[in-house]
Amino acid sequence: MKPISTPKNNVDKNMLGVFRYSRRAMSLVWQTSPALTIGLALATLIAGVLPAAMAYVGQLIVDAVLAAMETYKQSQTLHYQTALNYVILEAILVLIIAAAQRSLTAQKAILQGLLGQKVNLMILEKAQSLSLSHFEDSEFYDKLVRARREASSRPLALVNKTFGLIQNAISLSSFAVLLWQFSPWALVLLICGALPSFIAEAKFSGDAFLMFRWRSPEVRQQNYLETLLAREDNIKEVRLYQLGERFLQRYSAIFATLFKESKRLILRRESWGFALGVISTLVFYGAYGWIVSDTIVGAITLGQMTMYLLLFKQGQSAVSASLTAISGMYEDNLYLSNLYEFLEQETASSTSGLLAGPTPNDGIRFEKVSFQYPGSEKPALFDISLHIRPGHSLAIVGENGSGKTTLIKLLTRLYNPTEGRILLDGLDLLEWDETALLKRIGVIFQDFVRYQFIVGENIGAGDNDRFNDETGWQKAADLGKATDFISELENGYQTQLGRWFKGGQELSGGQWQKIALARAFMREDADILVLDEPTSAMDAQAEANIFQHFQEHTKTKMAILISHRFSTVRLAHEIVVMEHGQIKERGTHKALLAQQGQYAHLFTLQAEGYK
Ligand SMILES: Nc1ncnc2c1ncn2[C@@H]1O[C@H](COP(=O)(O)OP(=O)(O)OP(=O)(O)O)[C@@H](O)[C@H]1O
Repeated sequence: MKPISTPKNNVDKNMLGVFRYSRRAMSLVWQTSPALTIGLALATLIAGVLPAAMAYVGQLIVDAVLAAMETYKQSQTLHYQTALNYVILEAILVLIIAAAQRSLTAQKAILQGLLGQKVNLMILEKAQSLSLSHFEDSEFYDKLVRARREASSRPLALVNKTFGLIQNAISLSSFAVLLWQFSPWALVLLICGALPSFIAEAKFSGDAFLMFRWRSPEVRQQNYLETLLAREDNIKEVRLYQLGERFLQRYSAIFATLFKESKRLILRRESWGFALGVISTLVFYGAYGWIVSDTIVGAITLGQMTMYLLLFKQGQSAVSASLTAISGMYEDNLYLSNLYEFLEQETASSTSGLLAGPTPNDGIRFEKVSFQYPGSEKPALFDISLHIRPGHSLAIVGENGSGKTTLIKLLTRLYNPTEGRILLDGLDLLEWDETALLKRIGVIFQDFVRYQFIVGENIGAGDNDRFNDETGWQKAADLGKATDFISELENGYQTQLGRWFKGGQELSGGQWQKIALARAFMREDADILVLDEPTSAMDAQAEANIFQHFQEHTKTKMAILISHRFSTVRLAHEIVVMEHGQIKERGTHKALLAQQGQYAHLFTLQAEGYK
């Protein structure tokens, strides 16, 4: 495993630029549910205005009580009513605030669910439009992981904070109107007391984000180790080689590094938070003393004192809540920049190419094709020229890493040649409409997907238009020689495969390959069929039978077979031998044997083995 790197990034430069995501988050929330967004706004408004009204009613209660006491002292008559009315009014206000708070919480929770689903869909849809090379690029993969991990909850968090900010701003303005009457300086004190905390918060949010970004590669390594230690497809080997302990140590070592950084940040954040909080407290008690002394000298009434104290206290928490919200918004924006960085990843413009080539039935032509994987130093294919006509089959042989699968990846346009071109019916693959092109190709790779679906769907996956076509499944299974074992399964085509889901049945390697073959046969309209070693788990005879059978059913089609078994390879119309990304020999089985070259040598070697 490579040492952990800490890539530099340009977040610092974009301190202000990141705020551009606020508007987009808001419109995302609006698109998710206009009704809930309006509901949130209304509840926010109510929850914002009422606290000042309550403080004001508080003053009225105290002053009414004092007035009633005075009257009682002077005339011995009781006047409860006014004070009691204010008490009832305050109780009503409390109830309204509680209702507004509850409705805020409920609406936020519902929006959170809807929004999470929407953002996840956006991410997964985007992933569909990306090229294979994106997925092989670790930096890109980090972007995907980061986008999925955090970003689905961030848009709502950002909107919540925006609403929270508005709510606090409304409360503050109403407090300000009342406090102003006491002294404009009280307002200045209120705001200045909270400022240091805000600056610290903003700085720490930036640090936390940078740490989160740096960490992606490490977190990916941890996730990978988790799959090694806890997934059925890996655990077998990990147990046998007793690698568990070693992998666990590696897992813990990564955690220790990450945790050290987190701990440092947490401690710094909290100690600064405390130190700066002291300033706010001192300011509050300073103001307290001032209000108390003004009351003693009779400048304000006892009721006003109660109100101002409440206003000051609530005002202070509203200011600090607003400032924290702003720094939180900054943090959310940074995280959202991840999401949009991912969503804005450039993809090749979706093809609106041609539906047919100028020379139908010309088949496939590779013209001086070379290819180098992105980031790789040497070409995987060099100067390949080939022609496959309809009705013909081509077998590709060659040692491991000679470029056989790469050739298929180019043919299926998973990658594009770095030099030369590939034509189908006389038209460059790049000019074909993607859907029209893919409809013509049926391919089974050596690492074909074992869908954890039912048997029938595993076959139906070969032709999306007939995904659920049961007659189609049976026909394809017949051609893939899979009918026998499927009929022995308890639920036949309805049997759940794999171990991920309850009642799933695991198949043997060869049985899975038969399913994969059936999947290729499902693609009836495809006239280019490619088998990239999908029969390696079968015995040599079974493989040869299957290929013969395959050729019989694909008479007018083009078939390409990659295999290490010469007993099968010899059945193809043409054979190419690849070495280091180049074609070394080509011809029919007979011609190649007569050449006495590499093919003849390997064929004899294998034939000896069977004697
Ligand atoms: N995604 C990739 N990125 C970079 N290099 C790759 C990638 N896939 C394959 N290669 C390299 O390209 C070369 C050709 O690989 P390819 O998979 O085409 O070989 P192959 O002939 O199909 O081998 P095998 O018989 O083992 O399946 C190898 O050197 C391999 O290391």
